[in-house]
Amino acid sequence: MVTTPTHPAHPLGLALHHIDHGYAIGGTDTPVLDDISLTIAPGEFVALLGPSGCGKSTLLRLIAGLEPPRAGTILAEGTPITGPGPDRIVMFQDPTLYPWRTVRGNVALGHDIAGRKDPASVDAAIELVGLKGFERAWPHQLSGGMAQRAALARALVNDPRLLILDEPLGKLDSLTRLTMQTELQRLWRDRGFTAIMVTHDVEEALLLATRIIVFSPRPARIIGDLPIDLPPHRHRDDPRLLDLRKNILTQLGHSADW
Ligand SMILES: Nc1ncnc2c1ncn2[C@@H]1O[C@H](COP(=O)(O)OP(=O)(O)OP(=O)(O)O)[C@@H](O)[C@H]1O
Repeated sequence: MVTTPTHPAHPLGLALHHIDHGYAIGGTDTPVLDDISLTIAPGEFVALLGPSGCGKSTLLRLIAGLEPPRAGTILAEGTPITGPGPDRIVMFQDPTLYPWRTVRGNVALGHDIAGRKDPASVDAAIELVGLKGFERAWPHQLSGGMAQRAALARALVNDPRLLILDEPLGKLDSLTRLTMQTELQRLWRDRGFTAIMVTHDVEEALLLATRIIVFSPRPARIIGDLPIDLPPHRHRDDPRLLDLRKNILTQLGHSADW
């Protein structure tokens, strides 16, 4: 039986008020985010969809506190985000495991940095993502999906209140991706964190999210905000999902005729 590593965290709610951001690229000021206002309730699973380069990852970095917005405020439970925090954990497309640490060493990283001794929760997180038996494996001995599972365990063992996912399944083959989608949804339900995920895959967003935000081309503005009011274990061929898919693709300027 799989045990939950530690107590489920209280999911974090967010409020973004009039966020503007941009960069100087080649000497030219390039606006990237244009007046983004968004409230995310604790426990939501929000997917961000938009054209390549519109500013989705930039928005995630601001929420993670990796850089401040040029204008506007981001509040986590009413408190401005001024930097990274242990309650907000980012998972990237690349699992970025340390090659000199075993699976166990990688998963325990956050604990080691914090001086926390809690081997049982490290073991439980490894079991939770289906890597029991691979604790002593090195990153180069893992498949892409296993490495991403290890990164997921590393995130979960730190009890995130908000999991920030930047195309976490983007590099996986389609079958592994399907398995990981199911795992991610199960973990989100069981652990009760808030999730914000950038994905390029409309179907993935429809299968996992409780809400989908659609962005315009850069500078990103919110052009769609769709609640996905369907229970988990959704079926790809559910006519309600197909309608939503068509709607989203139209908003993104694509034909949905296939
Ligand atoms: N650190 C940076 N310095 C300068 N420009 C940046 C930086 N990070 C992002 N940009 C620019 O900001 C814009 C938005 O990039 P971002 O990565 O947020 O887009 P995205 O929507 O996540 O793209 P994709 O879907 O292709 O991953 C791009 O024009 C990019 O060149």
